[in-house]
Amino acid sequence: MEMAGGGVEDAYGEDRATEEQLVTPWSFSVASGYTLLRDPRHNKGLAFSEAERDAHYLRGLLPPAYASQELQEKKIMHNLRQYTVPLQRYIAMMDLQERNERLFYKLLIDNVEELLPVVYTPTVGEACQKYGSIYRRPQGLYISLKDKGKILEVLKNWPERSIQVIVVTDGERILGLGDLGCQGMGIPVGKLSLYTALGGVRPSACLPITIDVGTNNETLLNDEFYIGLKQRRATGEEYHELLEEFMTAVKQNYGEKVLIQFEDFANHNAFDLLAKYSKSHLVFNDDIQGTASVVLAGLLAALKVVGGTLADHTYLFLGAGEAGTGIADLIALEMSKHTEMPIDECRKKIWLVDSKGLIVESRKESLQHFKKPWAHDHEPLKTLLEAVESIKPTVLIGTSGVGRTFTKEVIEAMASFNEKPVIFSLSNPTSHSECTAEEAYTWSQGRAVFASGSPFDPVEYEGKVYVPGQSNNAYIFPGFGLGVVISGAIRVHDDMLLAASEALAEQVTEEHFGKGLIFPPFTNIRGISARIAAKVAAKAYELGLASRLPRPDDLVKYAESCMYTPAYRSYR
Ligand SMILES: O=C([O-])CC(=O)C(=O)O
Ligand SMILES: [Mg+2]
Repeated sequence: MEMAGGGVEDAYGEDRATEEQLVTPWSFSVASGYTLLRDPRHNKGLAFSEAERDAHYLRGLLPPAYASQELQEKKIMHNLRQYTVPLQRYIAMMDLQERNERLFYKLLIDNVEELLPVVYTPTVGEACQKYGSIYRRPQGLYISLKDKGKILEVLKNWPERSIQVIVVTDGERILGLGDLGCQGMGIPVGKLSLYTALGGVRPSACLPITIDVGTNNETLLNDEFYIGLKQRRATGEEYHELLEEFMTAVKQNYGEKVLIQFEDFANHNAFDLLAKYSKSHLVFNDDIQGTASVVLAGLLAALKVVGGTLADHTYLFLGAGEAGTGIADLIALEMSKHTEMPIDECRKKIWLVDSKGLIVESRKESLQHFKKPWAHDHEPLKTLLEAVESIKPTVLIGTSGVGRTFTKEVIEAMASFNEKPVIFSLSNPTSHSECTAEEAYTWSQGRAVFASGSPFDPVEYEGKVYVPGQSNNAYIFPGFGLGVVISGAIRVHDDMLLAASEALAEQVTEEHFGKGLIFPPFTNIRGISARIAAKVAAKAYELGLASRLPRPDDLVKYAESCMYTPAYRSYR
């Protein structure tokens, strides 16, 4: 939010003439001594110089040695590698974030391929399941049914005022793990750490939020360590009233230009919330739009390997929820832009299977609204295998949340009529992946163009090494969000998603294709994010949605110059 130049804007109500509004008496002071060492934002461990130790009352509070940030990084990486249990690594990383924020981000940025599976999928999934037991200190902001009528006050308890990105969940569909209630907090926390590490949004501008409306997870309701409300989920009016109060309070408190990312809501709320609030707020649903954008990028890149245009292919999805229909929509949109075929015609190239079988015309009446556009003319089919055999797709995409559903028969069928079958098994975490990388390559005799939502190690098959791509929205949302923030966009438009997809697909080089990769490695993700941000921002300007004026000439340079860097700062 813009600072109150001239004292006109007073979102916190501290300076206005009337006095009915309660204010939070925040005070800020310069940290020194013991307090400075315990302030994660400013702590530098043993990297305080002699002069800083003098000036900030640190003498004696630290051992005499000096250790540079690089040396600290080396030590912590060494320690982390000693842990064999992934959850121990997760806890160690969370402790580091609590203790020394810049070192945490330095580690994450410099070792992104190694640490992504720790702070993100798959380990973050396990962390959410056990969140109550491993809970040490609160992270993020909790808003529960108990706070009804007071959400604005709750927001004001958060110590930061200029928030640029909020990631919010209600915990009802955490990855493919289902309802984890309040313990879903691990997800917004993890997503926002990627906003900073991968997208360069400042940590202080990021706000993770969990809305606790109860949980229907019996295990958690009976768990003495559960951290949330022990009641069944509020639904209907009660749910929507709380969400409405939240959305209104966010806009009131942070203004129009805060990006609100919906994460891991259940299908029955996700589509409606997105449709409702995209008219009045800057909202983005990561599971619908972020996943769609990354998969479209993967497909655009895959076309260079398998040949043809988007419209030349036939797509079959297992799973018709947020990811499945979101991806299908974006493929159809891109197809229609490039062929001038009406969108309805484009949709006919895309088929979806849900838990009841192939989605067909005769089922239309009983389908949830987001599935209806995909009900095409076909005889009813019950299983995925039947659908594969009948539709003969060139591209098979799993978004069902259910593991091991791409069976040997399914993959072999794909490989029987495709020279290079495109197979994406996107469900998270790894245990819910529709198939493993090894299965995809082995069952297709090494011919599959494969990507997965959670990471798999390279696979050796008949003497050749295959490197699977990770088709995860983590490629998109950090750069997308950065583009939104730097352009001051006030709404998200589908064309901005297409711009992000195209920007990502452009980053895949001949060298990557040579290794069988259809996504660039994460090692270079900050450079990639800057390019995605630039294209997204350019689109926002083109659409008249950008408020940061004048438009910078070189948006890539501008995006890079805006990015947070984790190097320690010198203190006077
Ligand atoms: O978090 C991830 O890895 C991707 C994602 O959004 C999900 O699976 O819900
Ligand atoms: Mg998600």
